[in-house]
Amino acid sequence: MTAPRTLYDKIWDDHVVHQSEDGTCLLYIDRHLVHEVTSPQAFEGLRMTGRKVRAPEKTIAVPDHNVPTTLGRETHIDNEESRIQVEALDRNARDFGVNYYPVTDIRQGIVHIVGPEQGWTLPGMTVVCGDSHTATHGAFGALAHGIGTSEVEHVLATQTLIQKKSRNMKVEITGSLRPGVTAKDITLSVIGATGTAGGTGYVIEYCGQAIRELSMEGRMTVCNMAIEGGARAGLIAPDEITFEYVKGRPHAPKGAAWEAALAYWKTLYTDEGAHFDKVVTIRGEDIAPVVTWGTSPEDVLPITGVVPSPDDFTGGKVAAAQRSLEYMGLTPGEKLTDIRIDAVFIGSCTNGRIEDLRAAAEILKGKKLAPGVRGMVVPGSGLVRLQAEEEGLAQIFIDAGFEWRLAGCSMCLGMNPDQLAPGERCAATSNRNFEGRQGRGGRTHLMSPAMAAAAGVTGRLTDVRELMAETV
Ligand SMILES: CC(C)[C@H](C(=O)O)[C@@H](O)C(=O)O
Ligand code: SF4
Repeated sequence: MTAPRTLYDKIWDDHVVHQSEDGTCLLYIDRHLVHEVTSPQAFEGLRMTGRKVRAPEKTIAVPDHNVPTTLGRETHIDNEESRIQVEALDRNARDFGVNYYPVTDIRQGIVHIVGPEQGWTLPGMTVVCGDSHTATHGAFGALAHGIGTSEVEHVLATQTLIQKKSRNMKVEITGSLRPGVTAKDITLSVIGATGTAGGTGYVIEYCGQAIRELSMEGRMTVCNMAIEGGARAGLIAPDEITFEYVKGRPHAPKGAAWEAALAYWKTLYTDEGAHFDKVVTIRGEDIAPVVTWGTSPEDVLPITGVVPSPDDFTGGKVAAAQRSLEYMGLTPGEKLTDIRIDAVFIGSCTNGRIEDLRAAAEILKGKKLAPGVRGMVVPGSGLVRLQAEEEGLAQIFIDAGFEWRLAGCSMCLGMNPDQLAPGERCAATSNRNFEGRQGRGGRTHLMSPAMAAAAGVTGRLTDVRELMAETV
């Protein structure tokens, strides 16, 4: 009998091509996702050494970070740096013959939304991308993490990656979530509890009833932010919900290949008695709708709370809190629900999927953005956009006064025209809130799509449960 193994151990073992004396391994990579920001030098490296992409059929490229989200972007991008990167991806994808979804393709979108949507991401795979939020794909029980540009070149050339194994960490969410509480509240609450370094050196497996009860969309939201908690990757064991989501997707296996894959996928779980180096348990019932108040994703509080004081912290965190409060323009003791906002951003690879848009639309139905608040909804892919239009969600957003945009990273980060003005305060469904993330001087409060929609309606941070009570 072999020793009990974790899900991470199993996927790792199945991908080791070579192990050195010091434990460093060469891992086989099943899927390599590529975007325009971290790939130009990697392709250039191949060109200079006359090499090809080793497995173009396993390489998927899509522009997302730099692309504007307004019409006309197919023919013109104002910002020169952005234009150069998007054009380079265009040329590289074609020259090297990799799978490619340009902005003219309805399937274009944020790389971490496109991969799962097209069935490129499958259970048990190793998935890498020159992007930290590659952790998203772990929701399928795939070992997925970000890599640097030199590693992008290595994977392009060899379809392998040099890695040292991380340690195993278990995050269990027991019981069920209460009404108004979502996957985003889970993932933010975990980071609130463990800190942004709590997962450093680990691969996290999320488990427990509340995780099992999440849809694939919700599981992707949870794993997406594993990196914000410091972890190398996040994983969720595949189950019927996973198989149901994957089945029939364009690049999912079909027929006999599907049956064979399914039989393998069903072995992908942590064995009874397998060892975890660190365990965190949170009761699902204890998780409230949360928001961030500061400039780190760990600055999380239930929406019923008040802005903390630097005195509430110890050590280096006192000065950090002081600085955060200054940057965020907040006063200790102020009720979170009294914080007025200027903008709402619904989108990103954390919360730009159809279910996220449904959750926001549910709150916004028949309502309007508060006077003076601007709102933007940016679907995670062209297909999410299309589906939202077909379901009537787009109209709800438009009627509420939101801008209905084309797919891309958009206001998640200040790399394209969608940015906050200095001092502007935003209720955002994205995953990072550091200084300037959404534009220089912009102030970001992270939260779930339903909470962001609620904030849009009242013009201040809002407990979504109040608006839900109104609709029942
Ligand atoms: C630009 C890219 C390298 C970056 C990342 O790695 O995550 C971006 O996607 C982000 O979210 O900050
Ligand atoms: S949506 Fe945001 S977090 Fe996701 S890949 Fe784009 S910039 Fe990074």
